[in-house]
Amino acid sequence: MAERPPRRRRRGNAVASSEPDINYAKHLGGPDPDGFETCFISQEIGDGLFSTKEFMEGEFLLEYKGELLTEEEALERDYSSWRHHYQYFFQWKGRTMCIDAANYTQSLARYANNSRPSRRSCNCRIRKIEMNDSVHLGIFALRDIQKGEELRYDYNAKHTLNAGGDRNASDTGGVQQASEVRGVQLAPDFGGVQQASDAGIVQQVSDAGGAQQASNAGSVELASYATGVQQASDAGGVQQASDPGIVQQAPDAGSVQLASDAGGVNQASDSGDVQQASDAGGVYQASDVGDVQQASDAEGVQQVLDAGIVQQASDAGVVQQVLDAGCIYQASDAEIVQQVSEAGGVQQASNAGGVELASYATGVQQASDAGGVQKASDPGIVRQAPDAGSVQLASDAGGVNQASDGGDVQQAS
Ligand SMILES: C[S@@+](CC[C@H](N)C(=O)[O-])C[C@H]1O[C@@H](n2cnc3c(N)ncnc32)[C@H](O)[C@@H]1O
Repeated sequence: MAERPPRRRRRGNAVASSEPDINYAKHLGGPDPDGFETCFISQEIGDGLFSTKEFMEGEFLLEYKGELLTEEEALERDYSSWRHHYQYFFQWKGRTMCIDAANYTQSLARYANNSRPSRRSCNCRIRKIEMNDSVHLGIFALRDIQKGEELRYDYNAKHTLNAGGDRNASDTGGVQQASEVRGVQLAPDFGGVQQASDAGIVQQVSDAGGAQQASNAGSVELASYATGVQQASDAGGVQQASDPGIVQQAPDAGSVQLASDAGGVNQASDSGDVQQASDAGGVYQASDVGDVQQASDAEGVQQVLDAGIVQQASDAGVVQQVLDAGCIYQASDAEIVQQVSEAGGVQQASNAGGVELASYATGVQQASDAGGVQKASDPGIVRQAPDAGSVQLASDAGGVNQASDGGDVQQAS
């Protein structure tokens, strides 16, 4: 773990809004420092910014370079809608100002994506740096950052949203009690709603953030804080959804009921019946999810395919590339699970720690506090294994019953 940086005395007159004793002048205006690279993530998100070395909590990372504009100047710009994606709005000296990075294609900071709604993906923050009666924006590490992490900060939708671009809302059906849409109109803090057509009956939608190309949304009732909804079509009957975060390309989502804080759901298709999902974090590329019931705080779930029946999953941490998971029941606090494939029937797994590259884990029951399990394949039927310590390179483990406090098991085959 990297050490915290020593606090330094202020040498210049550049100050960040809440840490006035650090000199930032040397960071501003010059070329970007080493330690970062951009990488394509997906068609929907586009590129992202990644670290190529470790950074310490509080460390200055990059300047968000661009043109400093007033709010009026920024909104006047006749960009196609995507170019507004690089405008960051903030308050300065009692006015709304904007740093517009649209023309700064070589500046790395503009490739940092939004952490919202997943709280766990947020590892940076953006802050004002005042210098020589002007203002800059800097991206700072919110915690220690490891090499290879994607860098994300909370865009703070109310500042970054803008009304520009298209304002062609037509056939919105019955929109009731929506006001102040900034750009599109009559929705409270609706952000940038663009090209919404045939939205059916939308009632009491508030703080919808940037909804783009929503068509045939069916009956949406009581949706609030729906930031960043893009290309949602044929969403069926969505009722009482609050804070669904960023939903992209969700066609045929079936019946979603009582979903709250669903985080960033990207490319969800045919998700069947989702009931009572709350705080699901960032779910990416979930397809054919079957029946998801009572999932809460699932945070960063990526590339979940054919998950079968998931019931009562809570605090699943960061789950990546789960394939053919079969039936997962009552999984809680699973932390970091990567590349789990064909997991069969996983029941009552809790506090699984860092599980990486586990495949064919059929029939895992009542595993708790499994510690760091890496590269386990074909472990057969594992029952009631609490506190299994660090298991590495275990393959074809057969039937393990009632193993407790297993310490360090390495290369068991
Ligand atoms: C400042 S740019 C970030 C870099 C961008 N991904 C790119 O390829 O240039 C902001 C835009 O990236 C996309 N974006 C950022 N955060 C996202 C997220 N959490 N989920 C999906 N798209 C996101 C949105 O299109 C947003 O308007």
